[in-house]
Amino acid sequence: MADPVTFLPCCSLTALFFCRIIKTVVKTFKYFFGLRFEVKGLENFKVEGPAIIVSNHQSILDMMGLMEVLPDDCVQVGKKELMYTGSVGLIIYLGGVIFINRKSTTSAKMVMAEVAKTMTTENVKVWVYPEGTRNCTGDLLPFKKGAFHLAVQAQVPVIPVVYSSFTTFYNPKKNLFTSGKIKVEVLPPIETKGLTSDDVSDLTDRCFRTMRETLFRLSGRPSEAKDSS
Ligand SMILES: CCCCCCCCCCCCCCC(=O)SCCNC(=O)CCNC(=O)[C@H](O)C(C)(C)COP(=O)(O)OP(=O)(O)OC[C@H]1O[C@@H](n2cnc3c(N)ncnc32)[C@H](O)[C@@H]1OP(=O)(O)O
Ligand SMILES: CCCCCCCC/C=C\CCCCCCCC(=O)OC[C@@H](O)COP(=O)(O)O
Repeated sequence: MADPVTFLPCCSLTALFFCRIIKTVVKTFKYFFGLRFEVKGLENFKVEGPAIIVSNHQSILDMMGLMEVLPDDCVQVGKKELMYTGSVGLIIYLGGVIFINRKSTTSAKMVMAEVAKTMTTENVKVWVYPEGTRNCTGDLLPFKKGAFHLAVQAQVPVIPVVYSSFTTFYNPKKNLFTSGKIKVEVLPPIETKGLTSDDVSDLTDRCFRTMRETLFRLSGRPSEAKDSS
């Protein structure tokens, strides 16, 4: 049986309130961890109406990077297991996170279809990690298609956001965690008006290529992006 839809609209006062608190608190963490963020392209978030924001996902440190740029009217898609992490789960639930069951494509698709309807009526942006899991290899995993189906169903633009690789200062396997700089680039929106489900694969590939190229450039590996495109 499909999971119940667990979507708390961000426009609710509770979600807005919790989003603000979470953002303010998490934005202070960078000082304790010795991390600096260099952000470019924030103006690309200023699209009229809703949008799907897609970004690379390297580690839990991304939560700090998320809060550096997160627009006020934006909710995130997360795996449903996060809901059962005690007080953190409760806080992010109240913050408006949309929980999906990654193990059931049918259930995840149902939630996404509901979100496609709600995001336009509520005028919110939705942040998705299209790799679908954490990946700290310095490259991107192949993208899942959910975010792009969502964008096409709602006929809203996709805004890619890329964080430079953490590999030079963060590697849990080697117990490496030093101070470092994270470059963040918000890329220009990619329009989806007039696209249909037949165009989702091309849209996914286009975003993947653009984000991979940007990831390598921001991380100082420009030639590899050209080699493997
Ligand atoms: C002190 C407290 C401080 C708190 C601070 C923090 C607050 C913020 C919290 C932020 C939370 C962040 C959490 C991050 C995560 O949890 S990342 C992990 C979860 N997220 C995702 O998985 C999103 C990306 N995944 C997807 O979009 C997937 O596509 C998914 C919908 C889950 C389906 O998975 P899967 O089956 O593995 O993927 P495929 O892409 O291969 O799809 C299979 C076929 O189905 C088609 N498809 C997919 N989606 C749809 C759709 N919506 N509608 C129609 N069809 C769909 C897809 O095209 C594939 O078919 P074809 O191969 O194309 O035929
Ligand atoms: C050692 C570094 C510690 C740094 C702490 C940074 C600040 C973190 C801020 C708040 C903590 C609670 C955040 C809960 C959200 C967790 C998001 C996350 O990264 O989930 C993992 C999920 O996407 C994919 O899971 P898998 O990779 O498939 O399993």
